[in-house]
Amino acid sequence: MVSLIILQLGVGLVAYLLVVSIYRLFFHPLSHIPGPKLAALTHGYEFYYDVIKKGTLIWEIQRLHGIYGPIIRINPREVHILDPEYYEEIYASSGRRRHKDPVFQSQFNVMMSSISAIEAETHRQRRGLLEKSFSKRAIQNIEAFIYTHINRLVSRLEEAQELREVVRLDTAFAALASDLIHEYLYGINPGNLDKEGFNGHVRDGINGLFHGAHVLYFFPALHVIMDSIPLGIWERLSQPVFALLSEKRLIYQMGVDALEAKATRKAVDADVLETPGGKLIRSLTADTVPAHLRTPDRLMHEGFAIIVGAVETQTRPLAVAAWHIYSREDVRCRLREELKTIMPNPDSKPSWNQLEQLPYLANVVNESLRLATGIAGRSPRVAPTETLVYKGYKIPPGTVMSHINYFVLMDPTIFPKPHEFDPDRWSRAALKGARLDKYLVNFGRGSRMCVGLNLAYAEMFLVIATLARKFDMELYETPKANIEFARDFGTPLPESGELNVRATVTGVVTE
Ligand code: HEM
Repeated sequence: MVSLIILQLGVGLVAYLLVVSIYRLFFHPLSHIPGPKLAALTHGYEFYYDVIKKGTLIWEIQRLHGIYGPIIRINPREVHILDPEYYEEIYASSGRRRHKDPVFQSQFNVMMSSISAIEAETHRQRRGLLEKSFSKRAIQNIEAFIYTHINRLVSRLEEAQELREVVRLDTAFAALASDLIHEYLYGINPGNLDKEGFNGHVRDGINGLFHGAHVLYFFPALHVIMDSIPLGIWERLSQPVFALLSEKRLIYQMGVDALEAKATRKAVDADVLETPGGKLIRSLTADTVPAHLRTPDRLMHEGFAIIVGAVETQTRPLAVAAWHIYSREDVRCRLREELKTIMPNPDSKPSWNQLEQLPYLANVVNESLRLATGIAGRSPRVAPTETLVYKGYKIPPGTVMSHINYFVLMDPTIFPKPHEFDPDRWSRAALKGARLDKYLVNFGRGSRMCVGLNLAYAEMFLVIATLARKFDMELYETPKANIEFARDFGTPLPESGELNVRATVTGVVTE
């Protein structure tokens, strides 16, 4: 009897798989899109490259484009297009609605944040609460605040020179970005820059999420399991999960504290309201914000998304810039000479606006961003009502579509010898009337492009100018492989280990 039931179940399963397979291959709305049959049949294709072969689907997608052309079906429900000129069709601006894919978003477990909002309308409402705090004017107004954090970094580098210590620059940049965004968001500076080793494990929680991102994409229910197991047990079982959950609980608590403080506060002085510390949480909890967006869970989701969005993304281009500046004397000398024109002494504090006018510095910033990539993998969009057409292929409404940023940033027809750090390529192109910045897609494009872009640029300009003007450094046991993109774990990772740039401070410039 039991064996008969098993047999019937087995036959049922085989029949089901057969029907699904026939549908996906011959009747699915994407059945006309080129690509390997196996990828059209099953998500197992993706699983193999991203989970088993650890973040390498990106290279498989590149290989498949070489065989099948610029439009391919990379899984049963998603189309990937490799064409920089089509990028802004996928990542369109607000005139054309772009949803996100719930399956893709669930891996991050911050569904109440702006970045994870599925419908375009929900997104617009949540993003609207962030935009004012990240406008160009708002960031220009907090330059002195940004410099107070950079000053801590400068002091630590001066100490390192006196003690002849080796410094982990990437960790130092992560500490800077983390202190800054925590204080801007919650008014609390965790002081990572002052701690030993720049409190290197500040990134463990976020990196834990990145390392688990592919597995969580396939098994989002793991978040529920993770959340239901007490923290003390995780401390013994897995340090990355422990760090991730601890960070989230801390952020939750800071949201709760902000709501309580607001409820008990009678009146707040206007100058307190103007201080950068806690500016974001004040706007996220203001009376004008609809009540359903002021709950502790929602604040935790937004806060965590902002912190994840602001730390590793910022660390990598700074580390890439430092690696090139301190391994290329020609770059360092030109940069310093140019900086001297507006920084008469090494401690001058030029504004972001002044720094932006320096052409070579601007080229170094662009080239560092380009080679750093930003978000490593795909960030799909869905056009809910529009039928898109690419080279005669119809992409029906509701289709999940993506274009990986790295492929635009490294396109040899736009950026010849794309792996080379060549700041002058930006001015050479400008002289010919070409606009390379159109292809600098690190921050995405359209209605959902990075809301923290101005903060990111201000940090890039201010930090690079400060370091290049004031410090001489020598890289310490840091081959180029340490900054290269070999695996996609949400953030680009090298072939083995993490991003890792170490240096010794060999001199502090005094004039
Ligand atoms: C160089 C540094 C950075 C890079 C390369 C970068 C890249 C990106 C990209 C590609 C997106 C779009 C994601 C998507 O398509 O789903 C994004 C969104 C976002 N980024 Fe950044 N980012 C950087 C720095 C920052 C900083 C400093 C913040 C600080 C708050 C930030 C906060 C956000 C947020 C909140 C979103 C979601 C925007 C929305 O919901 O519309 N990012 N970022």
